[in-house]
Amino acid sequence: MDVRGTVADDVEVRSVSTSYGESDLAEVRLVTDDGPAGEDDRPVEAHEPITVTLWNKWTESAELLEPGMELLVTDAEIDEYQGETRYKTTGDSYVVVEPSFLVNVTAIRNWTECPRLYYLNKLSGVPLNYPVVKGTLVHEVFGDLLRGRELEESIDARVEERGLQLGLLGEDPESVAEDVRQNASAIEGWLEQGRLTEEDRAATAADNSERAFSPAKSSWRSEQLLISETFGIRGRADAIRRGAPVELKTGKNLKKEPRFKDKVQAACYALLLEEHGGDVDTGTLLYTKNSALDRNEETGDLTPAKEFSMGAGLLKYVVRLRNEIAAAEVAGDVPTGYEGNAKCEYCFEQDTCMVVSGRLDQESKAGQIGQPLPAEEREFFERFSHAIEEERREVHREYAKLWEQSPKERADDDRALIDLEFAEKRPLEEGRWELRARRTSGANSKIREGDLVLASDGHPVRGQSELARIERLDEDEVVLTADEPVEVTRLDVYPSELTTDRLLVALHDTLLKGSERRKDVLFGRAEPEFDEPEETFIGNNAAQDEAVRKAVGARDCALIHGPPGTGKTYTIARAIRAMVERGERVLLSAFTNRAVDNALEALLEQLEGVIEEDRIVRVGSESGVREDMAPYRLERAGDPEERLAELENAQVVAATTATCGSRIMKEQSFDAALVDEAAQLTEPGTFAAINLAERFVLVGDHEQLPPVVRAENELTESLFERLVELHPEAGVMLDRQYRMNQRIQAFASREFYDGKLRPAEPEVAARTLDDLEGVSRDDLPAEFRDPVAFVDVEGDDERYTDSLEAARIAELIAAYEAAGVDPADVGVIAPFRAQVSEISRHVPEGVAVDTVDRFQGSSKEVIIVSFTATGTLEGPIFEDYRRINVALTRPKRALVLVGDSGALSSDPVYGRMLEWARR
Ligand SMILES: Nc1ncnc2c1ncn2[C@@H]1O[C@H](COP(=O)(O)OP(=O)(O)OP(=O)(O)O)[C@@H](O)[C@H]1O
Repeated sequence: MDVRGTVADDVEVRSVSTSYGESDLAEVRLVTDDGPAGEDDRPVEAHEPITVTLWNKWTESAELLEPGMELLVTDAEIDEYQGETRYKTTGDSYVVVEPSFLVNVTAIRNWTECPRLYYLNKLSGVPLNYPVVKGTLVHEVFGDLLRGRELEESIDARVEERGLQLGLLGEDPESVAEDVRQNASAIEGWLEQGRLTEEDRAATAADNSERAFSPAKSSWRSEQLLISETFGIRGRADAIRRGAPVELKTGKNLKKEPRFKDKVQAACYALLLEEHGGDVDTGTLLYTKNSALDRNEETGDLTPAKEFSMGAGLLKYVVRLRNEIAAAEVAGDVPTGYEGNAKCEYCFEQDTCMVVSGRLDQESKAGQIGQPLPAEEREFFERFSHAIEEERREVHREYAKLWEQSPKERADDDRALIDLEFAEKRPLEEGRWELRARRTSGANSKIREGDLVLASDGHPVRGQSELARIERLDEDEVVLTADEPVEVTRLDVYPSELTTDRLLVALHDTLLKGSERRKDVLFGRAEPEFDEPEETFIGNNAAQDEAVRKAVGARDCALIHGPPGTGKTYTIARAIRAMVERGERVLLSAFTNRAVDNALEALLEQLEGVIEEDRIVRVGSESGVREDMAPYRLERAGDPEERLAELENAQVVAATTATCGSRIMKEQSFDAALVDEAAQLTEPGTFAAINLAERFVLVGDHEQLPPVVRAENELTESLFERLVELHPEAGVMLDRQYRMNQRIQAFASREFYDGKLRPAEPEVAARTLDDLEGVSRDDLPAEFRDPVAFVDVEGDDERYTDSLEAARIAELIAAYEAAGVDPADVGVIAPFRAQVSEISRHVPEGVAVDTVDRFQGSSKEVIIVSFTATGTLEGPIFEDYRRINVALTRPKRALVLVGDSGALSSDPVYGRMLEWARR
């Protein structure tokens, strides 16, 4: 039986004499969800601690325990002791500390080498260097060979795909191909033992039809993402042959046995496979460089493939290692290197290790170099790295939901599309598959075209599951591409840690590699300085002109505060043009692809005739970049020199902040970085972009939505907001808006912008629906002729939906349509996704219905807000007044609020809103 609970007290390890001699044990008191279950399943009081005795080596894991940590003991045995029901480990047991913390297999491998190396890798990320790129190439070719692609074709295609990276590294494609070929010959020779044949595929399919996915039954498959809910481990195995893991290493190994750390890695995959029903007793390591060595010059065992047998002892050892990582992460410990036996003088990372220890004043086995950073910077680093780790744990919780939530709960949470009907699989040229499934319900979800998702035949962890990319997502069909032909019936959001990883690296780079002057400004030790440009940049808007002057003249930074519709995008574009005219190289960035493309569109207009089109480059994935900006997208594949020249020749580069943290962008440098939507970015998220430039300009509105993060900590305040407070003199507020009728704007201006926001022109102030072709306000019911109206609906008492409001909104839209308004000009904003779905069912096609978060940055002629609140005020729209600011500032010509006046008037801000709307 499995025992799982929260550690109640401190744990002590002691030795006792048994019939086998001296043994160690630790008695752990655990609070479980259901208390100590008796043999006859008597109902027992919940939350009473039970005692589990961990024997022998498991006491090493017991020593890591702190009260409050989660513990899982598998295959425990009941141990009656003086009338008390207790539990103890058996020979088959595993003890897992914090099982919901998912440790990566590569992390466990690094940790075996040296726990501090694991920490350093997290801080500084994987740099762009040739061995890493070559390693990736060899792995890709391996996967291709397994899927039956021709060797030469695979090498050519894969080398070509990495054109830009190779260009940045100054590598010649011919010699890279040769290098990969040498490594691949080891794979080829060995693969002759069994390629992934049609029979294998048929066997896999047969397994699936029995709905008992068992890799053990099929003889081969390529790279697979594996997640263990029991052991808290996750990783991608390079290949699985007859149910056993195969790992590829691009290095050499002349010994008979695989390296220990490689065995550890293979053992991790074995555990993962066992959880999926396999029974794994061997592992294979393939050292591809062995086949490139000359037999005359090298002595030793040159065979590339080394098989080893995997005993229970190794598997348990691996779980104990994993426990060390999970416990250290939960406790927030920084490894010193003394935990392991590695010798620092042999370590490639010794210098980095010493510098990090020196700068952050950390204890380290390698020693320290250099002066510690000022205390406030170290404190900042610590606070933010903890915050980022908290965010990571939230991502891990997302993983846990893959198995904790039922399919229905996942779908209701918008995290999955269930009830798909598998339709078709079609092999693609490069050995991948195109999969199609029909959608049987028009459900909503967070899943979008271009996303990576977990595509499964029923369960994302327990069933057959593949990482797949959404190529197309229509109302009635979804088209995916994946490495293996899963008969997909369900899609789940894939919780990626990539963003979190990059935040940590950006934080590290800012503090340890950033210029002193930059840090002086960020920490308020120096005031930002400005030059005063002579010219007038924008003649008809003084605040915008001032903003451009600040941006162009900034020696350190400028902050442009842009309330809704005040021409932020226009101002950014004008500022970049001025910089380009001065011969500067500029980075344009924002949190979302959508914002980057919007700003780029405005910029293209400004730059017409100023620079050649090919000096403007958009960096991003094919699915991320808007279609009309695709001509500017930098292709990564192709001739290295050409690709590199395209990037280096670019005077303006546009990319999301996440992409700014990529290895390619990190090689670039700019005179200035302009970041739009900066109030929606975390501090480290902003660093990723501004680290690439000498000076920076942040543009945003901290009265609109804050950064999107999962954890509640310092990440929720943007750098923009902090700097606006710290250096008010570096900021300018744009105060003339080009969007809303004056009546609509009045409340937001008073409530959120100290009454400073005003219409830019009389035409804006006076705009009404009458200006639209074919529309007459006289055809509307009298109460909707004013640009702002309130509709009192008592509501139906449901928590996340309100069918009465939805029905009333449908009537309203019909009335607007009857007055000549095009449904495409109407938007409906609701606080909950459930209400968004409810409303969507009632209104005609073309009306945009969504949550506030998805409406930020856009506008409509008519906006209807559904408050979905009866009696009390609860839920996201009400938690944060910034959300209501966004909702109320989306319309140009008409705004209708629909809600329960009783509930709304219980809050002072909403009360004032009601007064304004009912005037
Ligand atoms: N100085 C100006 N003169 C004339 N029109 C302007 C000026 N500044 C902005 N506009 C116009 O006002 C509209 C809104 O501008 P823009 O899209 O730049 O606003 P924004 O602040 O980025 O909006 P949002 O708040 O939605 O992000 C655009 O149509 C733009 O062309």
